[in-house]
Amino acid sequence: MAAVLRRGFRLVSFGSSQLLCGGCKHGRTSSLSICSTSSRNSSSSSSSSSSHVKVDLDGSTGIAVVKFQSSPVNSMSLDFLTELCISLEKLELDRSCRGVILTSALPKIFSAGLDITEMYGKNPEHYAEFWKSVQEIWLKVYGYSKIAIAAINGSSPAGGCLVSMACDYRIMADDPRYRIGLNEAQLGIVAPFWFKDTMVNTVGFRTTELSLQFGLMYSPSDALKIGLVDQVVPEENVLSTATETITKWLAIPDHAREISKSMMRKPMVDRLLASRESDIKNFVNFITKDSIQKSLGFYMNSLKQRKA
Ligand SMILES: CCCCC/C=C\C/C=C\CCC/C=C/C(=O)SCCNC(=O)CCNC(=O)[C@H](O)C(C)(C)COP(=O)(O)OP(=O)(O)OC[C@H]1O[C@@H](n2cnc3c(N)ncnc32)[C@H](O)[C@@H]1OP(=O)(O)O
Repeated sequence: MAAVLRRGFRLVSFGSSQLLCGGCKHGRTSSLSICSTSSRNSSSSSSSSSSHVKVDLDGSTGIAVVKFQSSPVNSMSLDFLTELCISLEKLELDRSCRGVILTSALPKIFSAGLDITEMYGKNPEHYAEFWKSVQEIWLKVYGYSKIAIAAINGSSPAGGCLVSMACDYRIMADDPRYRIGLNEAQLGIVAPFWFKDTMVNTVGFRTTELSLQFGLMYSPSDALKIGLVDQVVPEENVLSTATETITKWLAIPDHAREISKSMMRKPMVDRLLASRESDIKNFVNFITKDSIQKSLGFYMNSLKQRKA
């Protein structure tokens, strides 16, 4: 697993502009199974599935639905992040795909965020590899050249919120039991600068300041009020609304949309690219502290006890 994700962003010429284009390099055989079908207008559609991610690409519309299917709560383990990154990379390289919808195949949960067990009781090398894969997924989604819409059909704490915020647009299910936000402080951990900056760019400085310090989690209606999500719709309409929405985005010429997106996001992507190694070091130093390990252990126990 050591060399699973070894890639940097590369710049691709597009007319006179340069666009961000990710490239997940993965040194293992993917367990993805793929089947293709021909649609009416002879564009091919395909489905692929791995243990954590299922992808359905409709070749006639150019829309791919990427479903998280990592039971029980879509927590983002190293394997989950790797598979998601590979799937998104493949779609980015596939000319028949113009946009992706990220959603969950599981009930009530979009994603429980980073898999806490990857950050607890392991060795520094493991933490470094895990953190690199977290950076990787953010770089991939935030710098994605195609349209990315989050169809948030369940709770989405911390890393789940980060991935949603990295998309171009967020639609959340209108269920008052669901929550979304960067709750790291509640776990006794700290969101790194690129989590923070992603939130600042989504909801503004003051709201982020309060959200991060309290580790606030928002109901769908509150998330809509602060702009953390763009639309709240009945749960059964989340995917159809995402499809309608992406269709509107598809009406914009790809090159103009891509260059505009790159213009907005490239500075942040570049900032992380320039400091990846120090960011990994910071994470490893932080997460290996006894006090932090203790907080995480305590939090995991509290999750289990809540159930009992
Ligand atoms: C200057 C200094 C700067 C330093 C900064 C440097 C570096 C940065 C350092 C650290 C940054 C880390 C960033 C972390 C980001 C994260 O994403 S942390 C994860 C946050 N996630 C959560 O808090 C969610 C916790 N889970 C829940 O709230 C609930 O589980 C739920 C998602 C709402 C689902 O509820 P429910 O359906 O009731 O399911 P259960 O609670 O029963 O859970 C089922 C089992 O799943 C386990 N689980 C839940 N979440 C996680 C998770 N995130 N990771 C691993 N496992 C999880 C849960 O324990 C249950 O397990 P068992 O069945 O009991 O075995």
